[in-house]
Amino acid sequence: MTQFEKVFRNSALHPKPVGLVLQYGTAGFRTNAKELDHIMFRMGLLAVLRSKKTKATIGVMVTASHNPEEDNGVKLVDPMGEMVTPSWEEYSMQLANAEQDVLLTALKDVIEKEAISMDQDANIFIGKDTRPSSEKLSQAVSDGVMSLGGHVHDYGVVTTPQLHFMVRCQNTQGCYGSPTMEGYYRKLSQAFVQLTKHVRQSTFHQWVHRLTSSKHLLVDGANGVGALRLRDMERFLQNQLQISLFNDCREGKLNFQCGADYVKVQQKPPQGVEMSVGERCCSFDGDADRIVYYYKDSDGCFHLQDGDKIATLIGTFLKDMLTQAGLDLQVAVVQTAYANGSSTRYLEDVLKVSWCTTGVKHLHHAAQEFDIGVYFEANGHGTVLFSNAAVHKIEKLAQDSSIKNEKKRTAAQLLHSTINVINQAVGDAISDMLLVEGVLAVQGLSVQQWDAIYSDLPNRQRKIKVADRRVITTTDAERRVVTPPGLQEAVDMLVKKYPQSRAFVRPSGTEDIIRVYAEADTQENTDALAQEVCLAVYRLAGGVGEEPKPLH
Ligand SMILES: CC(=O)N[C@H]1[C@@H](OP(=O)(O)O)O[C@H](CO)[C@@H](O)[C@@H]1O
Ligand SMILES: [Mg+2]
Repeated sequence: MTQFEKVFRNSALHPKPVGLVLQYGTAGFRTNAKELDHIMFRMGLLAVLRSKKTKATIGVMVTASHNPEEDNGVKLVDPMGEMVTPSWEEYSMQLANAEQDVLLTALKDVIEKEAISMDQDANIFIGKDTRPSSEKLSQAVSDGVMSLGGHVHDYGVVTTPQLHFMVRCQNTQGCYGSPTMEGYYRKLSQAFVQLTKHVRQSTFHQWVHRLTSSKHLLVDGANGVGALRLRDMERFLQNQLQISLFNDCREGKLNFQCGADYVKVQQKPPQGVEMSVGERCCSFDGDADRIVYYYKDSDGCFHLQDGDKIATLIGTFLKDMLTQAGLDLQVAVVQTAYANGSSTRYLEDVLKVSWCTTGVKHLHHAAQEFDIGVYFEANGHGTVLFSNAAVHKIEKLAQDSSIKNEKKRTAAQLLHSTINVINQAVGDAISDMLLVEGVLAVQGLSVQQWDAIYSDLPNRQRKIKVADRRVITTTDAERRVVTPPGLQEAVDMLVKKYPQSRAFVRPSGTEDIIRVYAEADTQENTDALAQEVCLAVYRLAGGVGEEPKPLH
């Protein structure tokens, strides 16, 4: 039987419902798990082609992140552990949406367009989250891979960033780390222990009290894979961090009233976490590629430390360490329009701030432009990228035993440990958590002191339904509207009415809606501005249904 006959025969075991059309969105295919069996099989096929084309190992992750438990999804991971290149998103849609009888034609079309040599070997790493549907769906991916002659390494239940890490390790011949679970835990935890050891050596007397009290962290695992894998990692951390894990999959439903998305959107603590006043807490999302921090003050007020606060903490730390080490490397923080205006104002005074459109793949790409690029979405998805030249300079300095200046030597070693604690392939809740914990410990900062670096401006996000969201087009990293005519002028007029205000409008890339964002000096003004902008969108961009009403 030829390879294509095998694909044809096996694809019948994963039939596509006639007429079903799905999009490869910002985060891959994502919908109710019942609609995904054929998509999984076909993504297995596409992963084989991508592997043959790049002559490298490719990853396939089965997850729907923060979506409800009944959903699922799939995304492909490119050789360096990054999201698959956009031109292949097109191919994935061609394959996913081809009716059964033309699947082989669609497959051969990709092979021809990309001039793929079918003699080349193909290696695919597969991972999945804890959803009940993930087991069967990841099996469908394997079936697709093997039907086209590819080799599968199934990592089982892993976080999304762990799979990205494995792919990057495998394709860099071990330079980045070892492509095993133990390799992941060892690399990150050793770097974390190194980071925090410096605290003990350099500032022991000053911080000993704070350290003993600040080693404790409450983690909300969203009842997802992050909780399971964090448990596995604990024994590698040598008691440098004491974790109390909640929503750890023992009871509770995945992402239900818990997890990073719930905490960020609701601006309140997750269910199931027992927080005391001033205790540091964080929440992962369902596949552990996002993290937010928070605490409760003595008045019982909830304080959220989102992606902007994390980026600020890390960006300013790196900048300080580079100055102390005497290294001339540029640190930039990449933000989207959703970054709180206070964070931008604060950061612009200390380092370079760059803007890009919503979506991690855009941020990742933009951050690659700098020696050190810190990127975070406000919702907690982000990481830090170091250019090869920056890694080389830092490593050289950290290993230079002739440096007599202790401050300089320590700064170089801290920077070196920082590089290793970070998962540069993709935003990673576990790695970001260790980084934040390390930076707080090194700087001797409590969660309240970190929070006080700047105060967030009150902000509001709203959603508006319109007949066709494509009528709104934007420019300047989505901060200004181009069409429909008159809308930007209307927003400009409204913004002038309120102090310290800002507002923008953009079509969502993941939902069939327009998003409105507003911020101003008070929550009352913010809500009034958001309401007026919603009305302008409704009137000028073809709103459907009832006119938007004030929230309160
Ligand atoms: C305002 C907001 O949170 N937007 C989210 C959301 O994108 P939209 O294009 O706004 O729907 O989903 C993306 C994928 O998960 C995420 O990267 C992004 O931050
Ligand atoms: Mg996620």
